[in-house]
Amino acid sequence: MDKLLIRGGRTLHGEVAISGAKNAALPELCAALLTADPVTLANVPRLQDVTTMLKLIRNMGVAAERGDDGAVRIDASALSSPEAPYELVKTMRASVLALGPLLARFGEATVSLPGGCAIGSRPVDQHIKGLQAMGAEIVVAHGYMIAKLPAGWRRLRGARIATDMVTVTGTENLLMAATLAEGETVLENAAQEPEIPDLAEMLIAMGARIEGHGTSRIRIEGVDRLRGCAHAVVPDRIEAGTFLCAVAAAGGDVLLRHARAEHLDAVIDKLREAGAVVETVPGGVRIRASGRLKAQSFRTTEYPGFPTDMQAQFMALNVVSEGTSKVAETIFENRFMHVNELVRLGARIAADGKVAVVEGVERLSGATVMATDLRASASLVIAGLVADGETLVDRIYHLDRGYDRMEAKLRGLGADIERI
Ligand SMILES: CC(=O)N[C@H]1[C@@H](OP(=O)(O)OP(=O)(O)OC[C@H]2O[C@@H](n3ccc(=O)[nH]c3=O)[C@H](O)[C@@H]2O)O[C@H](CO)[C@@H](O)[C@@H]1O
Ligand SMILES: C=C(OP(=O)(O)O)C(=O)O
Repeated sequence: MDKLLIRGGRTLHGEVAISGAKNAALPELCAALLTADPVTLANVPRLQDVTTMLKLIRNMGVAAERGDDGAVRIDASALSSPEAPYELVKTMRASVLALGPLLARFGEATVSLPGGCAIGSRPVDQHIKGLQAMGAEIVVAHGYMIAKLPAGWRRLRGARIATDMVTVTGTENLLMAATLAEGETVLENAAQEPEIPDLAEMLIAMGARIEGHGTSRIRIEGVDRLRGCAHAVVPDRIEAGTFLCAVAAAGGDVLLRHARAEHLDAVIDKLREAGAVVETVPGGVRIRASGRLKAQSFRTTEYPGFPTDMQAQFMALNVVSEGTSKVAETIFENRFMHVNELVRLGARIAADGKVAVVEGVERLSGATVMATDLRASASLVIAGLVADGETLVDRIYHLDRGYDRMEAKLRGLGADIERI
């Protein structure tokens, strides 16, 4: 099993190219199932979840290849089996994003329930509730959601759907399903994360009629069929935020090419308050930092608030900053798995329920630590970059699920990091 060996203490300098967003590429690969025409997706990141999603759609009979130019071409004209089996879903919850498109185009779908994961129980009841409001008949049996249209129906029917909470993949599933439904769908309490307007723009390029994406109320007027399109995946705000925190913690001067500052307001505000210099420059975002920064308290909330997917990485920065900070996680019930591993590196953190209190320390000391989930892994890498001596991060398959060659990118900035 691969591990990362980091020798801490180097500052970071130079330029790094931010890849396409995992959380946009995954729904967009599923959106390609809505049409029998070819779809070309550019800027698809090279990471394990994308590999799993390609496997999942190929398993349905879809042709999906990455060309020499890096773009992924998908042809779902011969899709023969609208199913997502447990073996693939269990390694990647985002597989549930196949449910809406399959049901909308084929009138049937069988998708494994994803179950919980390291960060929380993560039910999909709102996806089911929304599709049922559009007329789908869904039974849960043997661990699968088995969905079909009522007898005699050709298409889902538009509905007004208010989800009980803001859900990102729930909004995406219902948005995709609604594009081919009969009549109008209104999604109230919709998620506003930048990956949603990016998906909506792709669907519009396919001929969908959508308004209000990027707000909490999305209106979709269903159409008979969608056509193929070419779309470029939006740059990954979480990868960019992770590199910003790495430079803020380790010190240095780095240009993040393709990073979109407007998608990272909450994180950048906190970095500036901490004492880093963060500027929007042509083609990206530049960060400069030196010495110990000032610790910052924050609470995670839905976009445009502070993203839960940045909580662990910013906590790693707080661990070595001056002062005491309070970090509240409000989205997932169990997203402090990195705390005990950071403590093994010398961090002072007391976590109780949804709140962790971090008392900044001057130094961390390298040790062997274990990655427990995707962003927890990234926080351990950041801590390793500043710790004295060697840090060995074990179980980095979690990191590989969502980062495109992270250690190579860090090495390019001067970090002493290798995969062993
Ligand atoms: C592939 C992808 O885009 N993943 C992101 C997506 O996950 P995901 O879409 O799974 O997260 P949600 O936005 O759905 O979850 C928000 C909250 O709602 C709850 N909930 C959600 C749906 C549902 O049917 N019932 C329910 O109770 C969840 O358990 C959680 O407490 O948004 C999260 C929140 O920004 C991010 O951390 C993930 O990186
Ligand atoms: C939690 C995440 O991903 P997923 O929803 O795919 O588990 C993440 O990207 O941080």
